Amino acid sequence: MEKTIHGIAASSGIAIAKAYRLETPHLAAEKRTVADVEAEIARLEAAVAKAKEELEAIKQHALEKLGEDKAAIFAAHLLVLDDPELLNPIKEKIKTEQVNAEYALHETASFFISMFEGMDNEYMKERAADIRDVTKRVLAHLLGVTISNPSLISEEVVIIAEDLTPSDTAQLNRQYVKGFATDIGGRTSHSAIMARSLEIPAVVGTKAVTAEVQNGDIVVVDGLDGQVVVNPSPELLAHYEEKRARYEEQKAEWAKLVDQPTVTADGVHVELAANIGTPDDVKGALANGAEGIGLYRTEFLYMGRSELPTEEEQLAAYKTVLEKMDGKPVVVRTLDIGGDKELPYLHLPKEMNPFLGFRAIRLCLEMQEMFRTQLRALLRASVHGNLKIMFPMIATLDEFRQAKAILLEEKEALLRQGVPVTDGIEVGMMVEIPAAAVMADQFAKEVDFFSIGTNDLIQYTVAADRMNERVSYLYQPYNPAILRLISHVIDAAHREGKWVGMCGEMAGDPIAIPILLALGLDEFSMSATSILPARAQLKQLSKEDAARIKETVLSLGTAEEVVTFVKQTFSLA
Ligand SMILES: C=C(OP(=O)(O)O)C(=O)O
Ligand SMILES: [Mg+2]
Repeated sequence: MEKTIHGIAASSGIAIAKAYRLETPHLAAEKRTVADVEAEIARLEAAVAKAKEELEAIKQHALEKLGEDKAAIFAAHLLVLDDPELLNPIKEKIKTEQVNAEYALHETASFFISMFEGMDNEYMKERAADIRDVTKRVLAHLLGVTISNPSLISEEVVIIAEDLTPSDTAQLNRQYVKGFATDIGGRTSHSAIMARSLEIPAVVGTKAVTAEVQNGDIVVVDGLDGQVVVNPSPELLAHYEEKRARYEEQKAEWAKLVDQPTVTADGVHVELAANIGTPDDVKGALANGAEGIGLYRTEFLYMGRSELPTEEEQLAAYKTVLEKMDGKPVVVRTLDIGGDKELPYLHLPKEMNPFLGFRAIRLCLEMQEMFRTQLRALLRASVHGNLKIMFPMIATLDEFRQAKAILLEEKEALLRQGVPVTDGIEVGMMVEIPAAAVMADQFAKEVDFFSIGTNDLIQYTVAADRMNERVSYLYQPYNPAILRLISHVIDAAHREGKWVGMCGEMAGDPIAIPILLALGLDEFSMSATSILPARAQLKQLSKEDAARIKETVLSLGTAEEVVTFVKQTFSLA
């Protein structure tokens, strides 16, 4: 019978195929008393060793098929299996309670999983998912059960699962797997991110898809509107086939814009750049027509490992990005760790308010050796392309001056040693703290450019944690307070002849784009897959027409009024 299930649109597109249920075998971890605890510990160690072997193989597969950043997930899993803080308590439990390895593993892992999941922190929630994934693998080896292996699928299917673990997703073959739908997960869960980078339509967080779908059912995954339709009637199937065709047509239209500059209907050029996290992301950025990299989040170089990356390792990464971008601008942001982005090996004390705490430039100005290493790697990489450097989370002029002075010191030192460094590298800052936005006129005299980080600027302006669902109603990009700050920053920069970009999520939002054009934004930096739709939209807009709405938009009272006004003025759905 036809049924529609609602979920979260995690990756665009429409998939129609037979359902393939990815079964999670029941891995019972019943408690047993054991006489020989040493033999039990040996069983645990053997199972861990087998799991490691398997993970090495999956990591290699991911490296070849999906790239380094996806393989890093399995490197993180391997780290979990090497972590004495997880393994020792399991062994202790076996010894002191004389229990079987399965039970000790399950109990200990559950403790850590619920602890990490209970934290209001996306990074720690992901660590919980890692531990769950790894535990399942070890448990299967202890029980002699084979866990599913989606890489064996050999016909076109839509995968239906409670959740897709990172190891499941990394094994998906795009040729056969047309889409997937899961019971749990959100837009920023690993599986959703993987689906977007594989460009497989996906709907997550449906709560009910495994209960409602049987193997062989015909399933539509509508990754545009976040819906899953099971056994559609012929009429509904025809509707979705048409919707899929329209979307494919639209994609083909967008694809034509890949090598074109971004020019508005009245001939004004704005720059559309991509946000990237790793050198592997450059491929997707270029394939989607990025005119530059507007934000390279260097934190990922520091994550999923147990110590700081060396200067040489960093140099290699920065050089790769600059070379691949072949002279196009690349804005590299210096380390922005802290807040939601943790580095366990720095052993920083827990904070009451991590988003208001010791993070980003604050941490770099204090941990100067780490900061200087990154700056040297960047300066040395500068000769390989068009590098621009920006500092995150600048609150005061003094911080910007200090960071820039350290950069210049390192530059002078390198030049004295005869190491070539490009002259006149642009040095800018993120505007993501309201104090910096308000003082933009002062900053504009000293920076080469601004990049507005709305993800943080919004949360700090309305005082609503960007990760907290209970206050998410306050997280309003179109709140006139935010628009006035953005407008003030752009005007202040332009008065000093400086350019302004935006690298927060807002830059790729179809409702925000006409407003940002009206306010005079010069560069829009977004996730790669948003670039072509944004270019298509900007080609239809006239900057002169848009500029006429500036005053009206800034005089409105609420976010709702702004949205209604912009939708009406620009005929947006
Ligand atoms: C781009 C931003 O930085 P991040 O999302 O990495 O904090 C921002 O705050 O808008
Ligand atoms: Mg930020």
